[in-house]
Amino acid sequence: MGHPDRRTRRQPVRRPTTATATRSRTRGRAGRAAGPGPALRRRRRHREPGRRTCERREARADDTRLQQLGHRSRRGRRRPSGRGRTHGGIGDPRESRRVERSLSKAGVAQYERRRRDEPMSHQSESGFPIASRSELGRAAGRLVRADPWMFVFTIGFGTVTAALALAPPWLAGVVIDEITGGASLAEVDRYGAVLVLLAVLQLLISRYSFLVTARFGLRLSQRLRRSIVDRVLNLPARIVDKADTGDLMVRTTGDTRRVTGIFSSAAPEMLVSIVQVVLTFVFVAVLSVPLAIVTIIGMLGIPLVTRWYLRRAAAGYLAEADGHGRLAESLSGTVNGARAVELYGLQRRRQDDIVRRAATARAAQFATLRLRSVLFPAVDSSYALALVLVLLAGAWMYQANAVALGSLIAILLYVRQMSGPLDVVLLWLESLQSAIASFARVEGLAGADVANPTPSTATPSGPRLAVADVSFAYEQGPTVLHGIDLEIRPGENLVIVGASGAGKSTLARLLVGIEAPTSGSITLGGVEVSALPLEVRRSHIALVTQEQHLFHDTIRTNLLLARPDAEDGELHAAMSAVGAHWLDGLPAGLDTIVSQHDSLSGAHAQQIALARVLLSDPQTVVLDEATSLLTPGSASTVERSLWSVLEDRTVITIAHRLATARVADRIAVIDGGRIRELGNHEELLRRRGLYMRLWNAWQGGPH
Ligand SMILES: Nc1ncnc2c1ncn2[C@@H]1O[C@H](COP(=O)(O)OP(=O)(O)OP(=O)(O)O)[C@@H](O)[C@H]1O
Repeated sequence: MGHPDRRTRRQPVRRPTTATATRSRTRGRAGRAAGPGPALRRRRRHREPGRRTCERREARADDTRLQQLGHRSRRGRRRPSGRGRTHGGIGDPRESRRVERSLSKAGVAQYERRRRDEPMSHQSESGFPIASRSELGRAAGRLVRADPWMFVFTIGFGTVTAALALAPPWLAGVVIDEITGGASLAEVDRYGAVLVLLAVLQLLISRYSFLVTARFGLRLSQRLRRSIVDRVLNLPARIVDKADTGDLMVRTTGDTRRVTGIFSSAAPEMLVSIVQVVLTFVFVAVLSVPLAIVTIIGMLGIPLVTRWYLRRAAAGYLAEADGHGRLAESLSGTVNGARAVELYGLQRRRQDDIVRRAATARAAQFATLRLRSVLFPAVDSSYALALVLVLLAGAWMYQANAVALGSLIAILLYVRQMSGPLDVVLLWLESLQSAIASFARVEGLAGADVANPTPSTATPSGPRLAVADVSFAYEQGPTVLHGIDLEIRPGENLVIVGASGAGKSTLARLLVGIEAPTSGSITLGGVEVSALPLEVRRSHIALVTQEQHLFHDTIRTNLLLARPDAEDGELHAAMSAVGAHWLDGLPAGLDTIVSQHDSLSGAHAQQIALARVLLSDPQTVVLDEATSLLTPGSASTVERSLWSVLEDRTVITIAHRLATARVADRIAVIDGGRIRELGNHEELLRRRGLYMRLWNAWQGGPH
């Protein structure tokens, strides 16, 4: 029988790529009407306890899960991690149960809030929003409306296939009535021939139905994937910087895979199965209304237990996805920071953190497994109860001549057959719950940029950058910039200096519009920089920081990102302007393949990034420690050479090395989030203030 295993129900969404899974799914659709066989059901039950014991053993974790999944502060009651503590938590089954109960309560409360349709303000712990129920409904509606005919065909073919699957029990009943009524063998043979014909017809139509359904699902998931990629690429830098990269990765990989899996298989299959269930009830009611009512009474347990399950499952799957996101974040942080971990001896601390997060993820997974362990036995009992009740009531009605024997047998076959599509609906419901949680997280990315919902349509009238009475505080943090006033003249070389934490980088982020001022304004040619659409902003102002990304491709391709039509000569000129003379020594020259991890150093990557700026040639360039990885001598040379190449451009440099400041048009000295001094090198030295102290300290230090 082709029904996916209930326990591993969520895997089939990912499995159809394998030949076996495809075969199994095909068989599942073709033979769905008969429902899972008793042998398979028995096998499932036998497998469950062993796995459950294993899951239970794995799932025991310390009580920090409550803080993490119960939406309390992460910095709250964190206990010291350590071998004894962690093992103590894992080894205590009562503790594990308590955590799961609390998780369920917190989760159900959260799900109820979502059901009441809170606005998009809800956020996961990572900082990205989670879409509300009505937003999900609208998103799904948009996807279906984009392909209305495929939707109609899917439903149409599904209905015809379902109707054909209901014909054999009907005919079986008719044959029995005919035989008991004394029909001849030739008449019975005619019914047999009709049955064979119908079976062939069903085979052909169900094949087309399968193709149409699969095509509809694949088109839905393809459309969704495209919109997710667009959404991620358009996320503003301030959102990405603030958010947890692990969570973003899980949303764009695991969550997306789950949602597209559901769209490409479960959603269309469920639609067809729901049509089958409804039609089966109609057929039963046509044969005998009282027995249709008895069937409904026998199956009443199914909606009740399903409702109980669904109310808890949505929250459970949200917690599960959140737990995996946080685990991925810790793992990627540890791998990316492997050198720092080794240098500062952080191995034990990182291990403890990963173990704790893994335990949290397992506990969330286990909580959903426990829900399934209630749902499926209850549903099985309801099928059995419905069958027994129909048999008893049917026998009584038969004796009272209220129903024909053939009709009774047909109804019994229908009740038995109904478990097939119902099982499909119920089994997919579980995946659907997890997919809805994933869909909410994926759709939540659409609401990530709530700070700039209506970009300005005005065009900057010129390159003058004006900062007027700007103050700024990071979300829920203290004010880090206070009343900054600064007029930056077009073509000026301005250097910003100050102690660590003074607010230099924050000012740089404001100047390029990544952050918007809390009060005051920063305008470029009269237009608020942060309100400019991303593309317009990029064409006017470029920010180069110390972190640079090179794509795994040739140096040429990496450079051409800035100006696709640049000639090789221009690429070489840009590279030599930033002191990247090493390019001439490479055997493959511009065709050398680079990546983040190969032989090119961080300094080389910074030079490629600076060369890109020269090629893109924006009116204003902000360099925030863009030469930090170069040797002090070459950094000053590169910065000065950049200034001469970008002669008529505005260059704002955040500098730690004051050699750069010396030759700048003006220097702004920042201290405690305020501009304390402004002037050129000689003027500031004559003032004998903060700049002079910084200059003397720098001259005395190694540089
Ligand atoms: N993303 C952030 N969220 C909250 N506070 C931040 C964030 N980034 C910086 N800060 C705080 O803002 C203040 C100014 O930081 P900023 O990075 O702008 O200083 P800086 O002068 O560039 O320092 P450095 O030279 O060390 O980079 C500091 O107190 C810092 O802790």
